[in-house]
Amino acid sequence: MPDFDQKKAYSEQEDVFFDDGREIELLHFVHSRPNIEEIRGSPSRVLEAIDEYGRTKRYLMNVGEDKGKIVSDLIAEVRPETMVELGGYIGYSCILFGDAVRKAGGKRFFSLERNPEFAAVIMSLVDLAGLSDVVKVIVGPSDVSIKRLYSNGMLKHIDLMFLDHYKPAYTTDLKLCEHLGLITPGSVLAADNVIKPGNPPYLEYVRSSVKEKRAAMEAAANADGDGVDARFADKTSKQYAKREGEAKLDTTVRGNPNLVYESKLVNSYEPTGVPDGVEITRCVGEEK
Ligand SMILES: C[S@@+](CC[C@H](N)C(=O)[O-])C[C@H]1O[C@@H](n2cnc3c(N)ncnc32)[C@H](O)[C@@H]1O
Repeated sequence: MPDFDQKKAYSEQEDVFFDDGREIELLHFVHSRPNIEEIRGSPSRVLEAIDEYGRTKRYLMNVGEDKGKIVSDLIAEVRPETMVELGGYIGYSCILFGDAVRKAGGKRFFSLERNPEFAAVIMSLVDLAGLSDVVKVIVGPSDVSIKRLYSNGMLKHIDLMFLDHYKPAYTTDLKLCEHLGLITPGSVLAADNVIKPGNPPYLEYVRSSVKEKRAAMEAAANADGDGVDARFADKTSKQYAKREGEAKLDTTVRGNPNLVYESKLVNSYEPTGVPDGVEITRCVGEEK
């Protein structure tokens, strides 16, 4: 892994690091750039302007350039017709990956974002970048949006999925997609933040054999509670509690333990330079 280039480091992550007005401030920042007319219609220039804000103003919880390249390279290899991201924030990954999907000949990039204010920022920056033909922003909790997109026929299969939302929901949302038949052999998953803050339940799931997943499913059959694995620190499991209330995950969706995954960690860096990693998981078969 190449060293992190400190010149491009974002400002440090504060105790309160989102949902404090900075997302709207970012829009004003981007639109007041002297080269706004060159930014218009250019995904890479919109990303440059967002990065400039993150470096010179305040931290933004974006995937960033280094981890972003891992997923952009994956898009060029997989050439997904349909890609879904869970958690869009202000649209950095959406613009980077939506552009890559379009360049790879893909048709649709769905960005699922729960917070309506953030979703409005994504839509505004996606429009500025000229990506509205490929990108569709869906406002609401990911599980509700996945079910609706499936039942109204807008989402029939997921070729590539980027997981970057509420950390305890990575596993429950993946199981929901498996259950609906959206993830099948050939589907690929890229999960952010598996080192910082980490996601032990998700890594355990995608790295398990079919036999282990079947056994775990039987053992969990009668589990109740809020569905939030105790291995998550409060800081992570309560990250959105102020705005959204306490999380309650649906653990009754059992997924499809018969899917065979091959999974590996790719080490990289947060945009601040803090080490992190992306877990790349390929669905390579299904055992009957
Ligand atoms: C780390 S940020 C996403 C960053 C973005 N992917 C990027 O790299 O530019 C996480 C986002 O997930 C959203 N989120 C959290 N829980 C969610 C849920 N259940 N459904 C949809 N979005 C959710 C948050 O509002 C936040 O904007």
